[in-house]
Amino acid sequence: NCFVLKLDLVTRSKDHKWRLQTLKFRSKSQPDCMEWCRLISSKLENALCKIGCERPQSLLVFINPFGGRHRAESIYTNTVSPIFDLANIKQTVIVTEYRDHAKKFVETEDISKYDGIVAVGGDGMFNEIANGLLLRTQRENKIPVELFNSDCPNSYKTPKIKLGVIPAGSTDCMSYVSQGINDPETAALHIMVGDTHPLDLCSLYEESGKFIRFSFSMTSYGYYGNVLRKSERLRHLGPSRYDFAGVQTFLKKHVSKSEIHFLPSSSNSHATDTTKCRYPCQICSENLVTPKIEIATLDSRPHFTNSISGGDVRDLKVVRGNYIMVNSAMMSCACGRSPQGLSPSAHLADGNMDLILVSNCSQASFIRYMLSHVGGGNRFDFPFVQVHRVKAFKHKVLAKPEAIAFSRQTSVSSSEVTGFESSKDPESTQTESCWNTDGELVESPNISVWVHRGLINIYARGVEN
Ligand SMILES: Nc1ncnc2c1ncn2[C@@H]1O[C@H](COP(=O)(O)OP(=O)(O)OP(=O)(O)O)[C@@H](O)[C@H]1O
Repeated sequence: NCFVLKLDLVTRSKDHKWRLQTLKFRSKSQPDCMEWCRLISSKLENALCKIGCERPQSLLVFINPFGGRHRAESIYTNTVSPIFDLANIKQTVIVTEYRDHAKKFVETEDISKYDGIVAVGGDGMFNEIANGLLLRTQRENKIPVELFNSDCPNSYKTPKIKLGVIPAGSTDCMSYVSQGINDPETAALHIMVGDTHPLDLCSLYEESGKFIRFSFSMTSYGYYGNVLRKSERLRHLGPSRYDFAGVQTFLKKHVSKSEIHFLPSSSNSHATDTTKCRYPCQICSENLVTPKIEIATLDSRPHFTNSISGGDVRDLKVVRGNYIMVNSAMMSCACGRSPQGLSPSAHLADGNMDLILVSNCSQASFIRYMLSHVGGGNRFDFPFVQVHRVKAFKHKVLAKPEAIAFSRQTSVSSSEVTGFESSKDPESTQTESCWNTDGELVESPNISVWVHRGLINIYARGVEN
């Protein structure tokens, strides 16, 4: 008679992939096998505890059957569920039947028995679940969210439940940025070992102060907004819809005359830094406790009057210009199409976002700028691109653009109007664009955006070197 002790290990493979490996030990004694099993299990739990990992015991899983290449269900059944079963993780699985199904469920049903919620889909699914969970948490803690609250613009409550994503979407930015790859097995293993990392989110408000949604990656007006609008009509093409919509949008250039108010970050880091957010990231773990918010009522501009952690209304900057894109990146926004992302040195949890203003330029220059995202070039080294690391910003489309005298000055100082020369480009159109926030459309052009540091916790550790 021979008894076998089976040990399943997580090993690192190349390109940030994690793989499961099985070792088998044979013994003639069953009690020996049992004792080894007990010892290894308890050592393992202690080791995981020490590095801040807590294995989930019960997960709520939402599968979007229509995300990406429509393979979410098979990915879950063939790759993910067997890994969770190995770790004795109980799974409640819901295949979504309509847009916002997961959000509604998370907002209204009893989810207290779950340690984590997992989206099997793309960034849109993750955003939906994060929004549902955050709205529920604020409601349970009596924190107003529906209208911008000038008394606590930055004090939303962090949910106890962690969120994970199994990449099965078109872009899968969340997986790329938090794990370095969009690989379902790797993502399942990060969840299984109970990895954890805080994640900054931002909240978006209409001009009236009405809450729109929370967002975790990119919020972009102009080019990317128009690409999303077009791509939604081409969903039947799968992930390649973004390429078609991208070319169509490029051919019909949109330039908006906008005014942007922003509160610069007080951190020493900058969007042009060469250091990146890598595990273990010191910048993300520095002073993670949310600093106290001070209220200043120096200014009467609606819902942009408050000083926020480390910033003050006196630091408020104002820029005006003709922009092809106004982008804000909460994270690098790396993905398969852009391995370094929109802002390569942005962090997962430093309490800042990078505001990238792409002024009107020739189409050849715009192509060069876009191509810099595909390769490793410096995407901020263009005279028509400005980047600021900020805590909040407000965007307003100017009603009478011709009334503004634009200068060529590019530096900004408090309440100073600067920008690029007014465009006389006949190709540019002045119809209103829209926002693309985590792949979701927001039609109101005039919005304000605030960062909330480490507002949720995710099953990830950041990209390993
Ligand atoms: N059953 C469903 N029918 C229609 N839409 C759905 C359904 N389930 C979820 N959705 C919506 O589909 C949208 C897109 O889903 P998802 O993010 O999973 O895929 P994707 O857009 O292909 O990928 P990515 O967001 O990474 O580009 C989400 O906003 C989600 O709200």
